[in-house]
Amino acid sequence: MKEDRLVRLNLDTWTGRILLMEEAKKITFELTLKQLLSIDPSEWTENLRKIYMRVIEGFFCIPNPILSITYRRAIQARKRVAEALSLVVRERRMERERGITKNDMLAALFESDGDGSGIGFSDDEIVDFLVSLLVAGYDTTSTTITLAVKFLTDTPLALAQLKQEHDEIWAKKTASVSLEWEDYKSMPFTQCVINETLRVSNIISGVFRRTMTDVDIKGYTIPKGSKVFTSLRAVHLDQENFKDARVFNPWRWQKPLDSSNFMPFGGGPRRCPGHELARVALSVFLHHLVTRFRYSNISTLCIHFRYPSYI
Ligand code: HEM
Repeated sequence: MKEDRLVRLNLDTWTGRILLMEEAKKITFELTLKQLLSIDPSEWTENLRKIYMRVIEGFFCIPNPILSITYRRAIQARKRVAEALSLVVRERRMERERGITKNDMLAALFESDGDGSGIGFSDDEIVDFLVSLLVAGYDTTSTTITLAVKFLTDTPLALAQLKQEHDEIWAKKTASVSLEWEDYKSMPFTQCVINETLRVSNIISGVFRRTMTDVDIKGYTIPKGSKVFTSLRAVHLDQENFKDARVFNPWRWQKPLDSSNFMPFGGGPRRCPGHELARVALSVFLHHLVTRFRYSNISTLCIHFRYPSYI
């Protein structure tokens, strides 16, 4: 698995004290670039990430270029990221014309017929899509990685059980053999930990939808055409759906649960297309963390989130 090598490379550089959230962001960015464009980590990718972080900062400020310097910087950074990606896309198109193909998202976008007109996507459309994918997968996955480690650190029994699962996988391998898809599929308790992290911490607190017809719900009618915010967090933290809903309890996932009460990746045709990539990144990261490191939390700081909360 590509993810395995990249996570290993990153964790190999860890010595002494690390800032987990920062490391998780770096890993997530590298994994996403690898999936999208087959680009390996380098000075170029790290520089791109630094520019890109300014784009992300722009999401959390007043969206007005006159009032906010952060917003102005974000717009400039977005342009620079798009320019860098445009060069990659152009080069890859030329390679493709010479018969060189790769197995990644960009190759799939080149092959795609777009809207079915037979024309396919233009380079600008592809770049725009790539920037959106980088945004969608970056803070979500890296925050979930960080929170999973936090919950595990606070729940030693869960950490011990997770470690046992990964030690068993590790015992079947030598240090140089990477994780395979079958290994990923044999991590049932890890998936319980991931589900529970997503449920309790719920990075995306909800999704917007527009009603296509009048909707009757609990004695109220939401008229056709209304914009509705559906709070995933409200469902995930409802005591009626999950006993002791605010407690991190990965074992609850060992019994079948009503899947309609669990939608960390949204639902329907707009469901998050990166859900499996996020799960793989988390699983591979946790595997290497618990098999190769012993760690303790040396920070007493609270985690403060930049995200607005809807409930
Ligand atoms: C833990 C990590 C992640 C979480 C919790 C998450 C969650 C979500 C949620 C709730 C939505 C809205 C879905 C809906 O409207 O029904 C969404 C959409 C989306 N996500 Fe993720 N996501 C994660 C990781 C990723 C990754 C790694 C990628 C790709 C690299 C990605 C790409 C997208 C895209 C492109 C959309 C928009 C889909 C559309 O509107 O059709 N996400 N995600």
